[in-house]
Amino acid sequence: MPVKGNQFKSNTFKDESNPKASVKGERPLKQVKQKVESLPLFNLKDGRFIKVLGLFFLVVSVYFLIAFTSYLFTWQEDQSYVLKANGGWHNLFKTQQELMDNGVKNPMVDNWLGKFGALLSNQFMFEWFGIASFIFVAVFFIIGYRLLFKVRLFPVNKTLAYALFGIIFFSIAIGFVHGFIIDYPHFLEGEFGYWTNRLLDAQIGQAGAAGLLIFAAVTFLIIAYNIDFKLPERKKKENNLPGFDDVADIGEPYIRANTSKIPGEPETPFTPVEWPGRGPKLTQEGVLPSTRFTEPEPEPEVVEPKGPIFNIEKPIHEPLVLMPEPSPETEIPLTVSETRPDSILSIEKEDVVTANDLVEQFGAFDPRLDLSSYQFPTLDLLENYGSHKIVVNTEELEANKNKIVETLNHYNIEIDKIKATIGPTVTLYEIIPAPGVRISKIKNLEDDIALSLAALGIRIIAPMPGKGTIGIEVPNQHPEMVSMRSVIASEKFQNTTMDLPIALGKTISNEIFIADLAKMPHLLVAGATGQGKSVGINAILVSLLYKKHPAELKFVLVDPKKVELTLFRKIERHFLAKLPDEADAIITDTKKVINTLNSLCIEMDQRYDLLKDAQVRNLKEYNVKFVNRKLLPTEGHRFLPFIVLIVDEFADLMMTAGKEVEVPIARLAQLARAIGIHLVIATQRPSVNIITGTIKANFPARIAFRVQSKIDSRTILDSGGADQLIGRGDMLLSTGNDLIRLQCAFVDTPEVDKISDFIGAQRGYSTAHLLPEYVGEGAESGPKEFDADNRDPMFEDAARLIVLHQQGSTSLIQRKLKLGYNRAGRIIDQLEAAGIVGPFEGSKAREVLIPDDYALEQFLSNMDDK
Ligand SMILES: Nc1ncnc2c1ncn2[C@@H]1O[C@H](COP(=O)(O)OP(=O)(O)OP(=O)(O)O)[C@@H](O)[C@H]1O
Repeated sequence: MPVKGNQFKSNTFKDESNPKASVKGERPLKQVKQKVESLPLFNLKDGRFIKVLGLFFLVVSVYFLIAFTSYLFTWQEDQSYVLKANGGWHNLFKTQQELMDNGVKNPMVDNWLGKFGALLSNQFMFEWFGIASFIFVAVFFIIGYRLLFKVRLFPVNKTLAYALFGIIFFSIAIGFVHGFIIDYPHFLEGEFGYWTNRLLDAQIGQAGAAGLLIFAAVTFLIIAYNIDFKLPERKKKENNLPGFDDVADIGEPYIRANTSKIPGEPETPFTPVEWPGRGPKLTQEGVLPSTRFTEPEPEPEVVEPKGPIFNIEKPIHEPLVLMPEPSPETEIPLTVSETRPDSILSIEKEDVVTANDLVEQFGAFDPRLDLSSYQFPTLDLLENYGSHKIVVNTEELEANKNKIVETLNHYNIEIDKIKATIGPTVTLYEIIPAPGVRISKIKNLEDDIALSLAALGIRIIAPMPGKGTIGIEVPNQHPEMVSMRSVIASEKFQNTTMDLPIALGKTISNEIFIADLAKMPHLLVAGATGQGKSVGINAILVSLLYKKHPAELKFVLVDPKKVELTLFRKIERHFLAKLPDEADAIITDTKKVINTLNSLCIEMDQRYDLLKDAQVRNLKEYNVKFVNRKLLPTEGHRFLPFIVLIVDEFADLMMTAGKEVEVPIARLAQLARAIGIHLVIATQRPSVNIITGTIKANFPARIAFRVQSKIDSRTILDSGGADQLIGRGDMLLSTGNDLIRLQCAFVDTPEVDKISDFIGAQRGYSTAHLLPEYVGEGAESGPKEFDADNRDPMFEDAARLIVLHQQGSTSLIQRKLKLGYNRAGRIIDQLEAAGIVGPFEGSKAREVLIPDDYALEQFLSNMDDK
């Protein structure tokens, strides 16, 4: 099933009005609402407007059809009414008496659609294009159908171009015939056809006009159908020309024709060779393959219409049943140099044409189409916490400022200026010290300032990065809660173009902070218990759920505590991924976590293979190519959703499984960024044996909620500060260079529950997204015995493929032989046991132990003999 229900539909006019926007909002929402909801009827991209327009076109097409058809029968009766001389369109609003006075013999029109129908048909058929006007009916119908049902009967551009040509051509052609037939109603060609013919007749005569019409018709056929004027019999005839041997063998014409000399004939009769079929393929050197391979079944790819381009780059050893050996004295080098560039050129063109044609025919691939009715969660599922007003009064600000100045003065530190920025939980006082004051001196006074302000959670940033100031963060007496709703509703979030936007909360200058997980590309979250870690994880999940369609994102949820992520169980068939034979999509068991992590590594390897095959560098480019149908499902390609692995309580896993968990996590963290697998790992215990050097090195983005000690803070962030936080979602985000203090957005469990319910109640996929199967080490250990009798029927094919490509990869077998991953995995194990490929080498393909086809054929026949 190459394009799964995506063949006939296109998403160009998909209703993009976002359900998220349909929420009655509070003040911060206003702007968003205005943007999304304003004038829905007249917003061109609004689905409803498009549908109404589609319906209108359909009605018009039916109206034209009835009016025109009626005109064919009633034109004579209505002639006096519609005639320009008798008033034409002005007659539409005239009374019968007025009409009679104007000379209209029959004031009652007979057209089935009344006066308007009669006038309209007369205009189109009599005054304009004659019966070619019926083409308008088809055009309006195609456009209307496309807009209303989103089904493309014909590409609109083509329809318009062909229709324009058809109307002009038929009108003139019918007018031309009119010249020979006297008794012929004028409306058949219309005024346009009639006058154009008169003009052509006067300028180039009837013969000229006929020639012009034929030329136009043939040009049209060439442009529309690319008809070929190559005479297929030509080659055969050439063989019979004097100078050719009349005893040409099968296959030999290619060679003989080349060596024969016909005066004035270019020596390239190689061109007529049928490349796109099952015919012989040139090997890389351009030499015809030898007769040695006599596989009855050609490989499927060979017959692909655009196949030959692959055949040039990767000669396939089994393309035909019987090919003659080229005779040694033929001038093959000449043939090759003339043939190959041509072939490559024409084939590349074909390749592009195929993708474009597919897009023309079926529209771009729409990954969302399977769940096209999916509704994004609405804003009203989220609660509105807090007042959104900052409640730091001037007295508090003034008092704090005075205390800071006082304390610093006490230590003989002079200040030039002080400035306050109020955030949701803390206020930042920026100080410009007098010249000559040492920064370290202020830094050392952290505790003293805290004491004098009688406040916890004071953090001193000296100097402020990028500013020539020193920052002192002082907690507000009445911290403001940042609700998830206010962040999600923000214009910044609604309009973001990030791949994986996560709304983390607000900065201390009260700005919404959104980060792109795809760029991070992984995130480590740490913090002592009760400081807001789970809320943080929920905020990440919720932001992604509000922005991504189930087709574009899958979560792998690991929850050793068994309680934190259970709420997401309901969205299993929409957003979760799991191992094929797993009952539960949320993984709580350590052993299963190990299998899942290894399975993700396999998925990663497969994705890298796919990327390599598609010659792209990352998931985004790959998906763009896939959507544009340049990568075909028949060749093993698929739309790749982002996968976000979330591990709540990583410490637990490290304690029980250690290296078994660390190794795949580190591998994924190192390699998975390009192929859209992103990790979010949370831990309560930020000790060095849990956040190891390897893990840390691969997680440049880290979030620290409040921790117990400076050491813990250093373990997470490589600097202090997290120990000075005030808890309840107060956090520091380190992105490698910067350290940003944020107030995490708050989302409560009932809200998460409602969101999961909202999504879970909608139609989902039949199962969770299935990850590749991973067979744990315990299951198959020890050297594998090879049992030649029990080998897979595709064993030999797979062996040939592997040897031909010199690449021992399961996914190569899977793609080329169109097998499931498990079977391909079994075959590769058998190939290993037989000694054709080496052992598993992690991310690298296995080593191929047999150098070429010849050695392989011998190896296989020896195996059969045994
Ligand atoms: N962003 C926030 N804004 C306001 N309050 C918060 C925020 N995050 C957490 N809190 C408060 O802190 C409490 C504990 O948060 P949370 O459950 O996320 O802690 P935790 O670090 O996950 O704890 P544990 O590790 O024990 O699960 C919440 O119930 C809530 O009252």
